[in-house]
Amino acid sequence: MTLPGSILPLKLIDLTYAVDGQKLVQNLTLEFTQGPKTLILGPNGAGKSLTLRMAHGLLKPTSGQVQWQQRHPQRHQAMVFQRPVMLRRSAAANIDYALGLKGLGKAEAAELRNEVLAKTGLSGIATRPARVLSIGEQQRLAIARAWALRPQVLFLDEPTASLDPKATRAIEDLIETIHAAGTKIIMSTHDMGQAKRLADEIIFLNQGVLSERTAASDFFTSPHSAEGRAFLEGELLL
Ligand SMILES: Nc1ncnc2c1ncn2[C@@H]1O[C@H](COP(=O)(O)OP(=O)(O)OP(=O)(O)O)[C@@H](O)[C@H]1O
Repeated sequence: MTLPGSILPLKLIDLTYAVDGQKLVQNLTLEFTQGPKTLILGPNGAGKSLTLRMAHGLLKPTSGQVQWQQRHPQRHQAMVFQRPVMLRRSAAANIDYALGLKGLGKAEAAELRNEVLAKTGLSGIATRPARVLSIGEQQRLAIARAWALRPQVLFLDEPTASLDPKATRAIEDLIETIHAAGTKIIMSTHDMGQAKRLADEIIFLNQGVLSERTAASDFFTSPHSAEGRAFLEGELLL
C-alpha cells in the first residue's frame, strides 16, 4: 500500500555487503510497507545491524539497491543505535540540536521538544547534562530525539541490548507508543522474548542470509525454516 507522501514502501533489492570478498549480508531482498512492527531477529553476527545501516543509508551496499517510494527519504526516517550517542549539552538541547538541523525555528523546536519530552516521561530531567543520565534514560532520550523529527520510519538497532529489564520495558512501551502514533518500526534484536513482546512480523536472518519472513503469531509456534526452529529451541547457531 502506498499512502500519498509516504516514503514507503522501502525495497531492499538483492543487497550484498562484503568485506575482503566475504559476504556478510548476501542477496537480501525485502519489502517494508506501512503498518506492522517488523522485527529483524537472529543470532549475534547474523547481519542485522549491517542490514539496518544499509536501509537507513549509512552504509553503501557492495551490490544491490535500496529503493524508497519518494526521492528524498532522509528527511522522513531516523535511526537509533545500540549505544546512545549524546552531545555534551542538556537533554533538551540534544533534541533542539536535531530539530535545528532539520531547519526548525527556535519557538517551534521548543514546543515540539517539550511535547516529546512529556510523551517520553523525560520532562523532569530536561535540563540535566545528557551524558550524566543513566544509560536507560539516555536511550529513551535518543528515541525521543529521533521521534521529535516526526519520522515516517524509525530504525532501531538493538536499542535495549545494554539495558536492565526495567529500562528495557520502558523502551518497549515507548516503541509501542511511537508505532501507535503512526511511525513504521523496523527493529533488530537477538532477544527472543523481546521479539515475542513487540513483533507483528519476524524477519529471521542467519549468517547474512534471510531464513524466513513470517507473521509473529506463526513464527513462535511454527517457524518455517530449520534455522528459525533451532533458534527458538535454544540451539546455538554457529
Ligand atoms: N566493517 C566490517 N568489517 C568486517 N566484518 C564486519 C564489518 N562489519 C560487520 N562485520 C561482521 O559482519 C557480521 C554481521 O555483523 P552485524 O553487526 O550486522 O551483526 P548483527 O546481526 O547485528 O549482530 P549483533 O547481534 O552481534 O549486533 C559480523 O560477523 C561482524 O563481525
